[in-house]
Amino acid sequence: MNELKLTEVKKHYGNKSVLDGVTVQLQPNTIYGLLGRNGAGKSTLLNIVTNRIPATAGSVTMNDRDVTNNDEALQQMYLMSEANLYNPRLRVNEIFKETARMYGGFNFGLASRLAHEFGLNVNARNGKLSTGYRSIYKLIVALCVPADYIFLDEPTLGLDANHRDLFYRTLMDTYAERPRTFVIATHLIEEIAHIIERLVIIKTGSVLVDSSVEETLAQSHVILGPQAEVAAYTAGLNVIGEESLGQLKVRYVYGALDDKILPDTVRIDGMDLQKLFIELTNEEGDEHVI
Ligand SMILES: Nc1ncnc2c1ncn2[C@@H]1O[C@H](COP(=O)(O)OP(=O)(O)OP(=O)(O)O)[C@@H](O)[C@H]1O
Repeated sequence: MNELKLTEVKKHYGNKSVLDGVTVQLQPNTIYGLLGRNGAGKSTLLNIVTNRIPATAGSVTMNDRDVTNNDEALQQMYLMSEANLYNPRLRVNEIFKETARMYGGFNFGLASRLAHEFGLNVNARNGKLSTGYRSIYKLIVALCVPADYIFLDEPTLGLDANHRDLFYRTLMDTYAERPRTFVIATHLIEEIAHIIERLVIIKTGSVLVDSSVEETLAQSHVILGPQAEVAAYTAGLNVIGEESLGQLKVRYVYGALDDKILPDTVRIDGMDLQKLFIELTNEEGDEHVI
């Protein structure tokens, strides 16, 4: 399996730094969630990895070879994004054939089944499709293309709840049949929480978290109890946010808890990914150690 590595990737637009040294090794056959607030640099990163835009510095390598203008490596990657790369006059079935030609293969049987399930007319012209159906044909391409790395930038844009559900189920089915790496950039954290295995969170152009979902959740705690006890218990821990509920205090902790004895009045719960993401990327509640 091909190894894809990003090393110290930077991107500047004029004086503005969008990516500030991103180093990530994407593991084979793994479903990633790529999370970040608006403008964090997710799309920029995916466009650099797939050679659509150049990095200002750093490298992206597949099997230790730079991917820039490396057709062999680029054939192993497919980026589905809002950008409309195909001629608006092309019909959907022509796009499937064009993709097969570019990638040296395509699962036409699956594409035809999915088009039927999603209610997509494969004879319709690209330029005449609604936003939702444009996302749908691109998703079908992403699921049927024989590449090892599939990048999905806001894949469910414009899809109704039924179609989003169908997409996630189909993704899991095709992943079970033919494992490969998916990197899903999205703001719909709750929807992908149950399918992703690893998590990359970007904040202002840098990687804040690169870990398995399991490890990340094991490090994410909600500490709840009376103000003074919670403050004493969390002193020295990595508190990433807090809230007060009358006499009660909630502190969100990301990282190891120490060996202090937990008072009877204080409770520790787990935190879900969405809450963790909000607290980690909140501007006011930035990471701080008390
Ligand atoms: N061509 C460009 N010229 C100048 N600035 C750009 C260009 N493309 C992106 N940017 C800026 O780079 C930053 C990161 O944008 P990017 O689209 O990568 O973020 P994102 O994390 O995908 O955001 P969102 O979740 O809102 O889609 C933004 O501030 C954006 O305005």
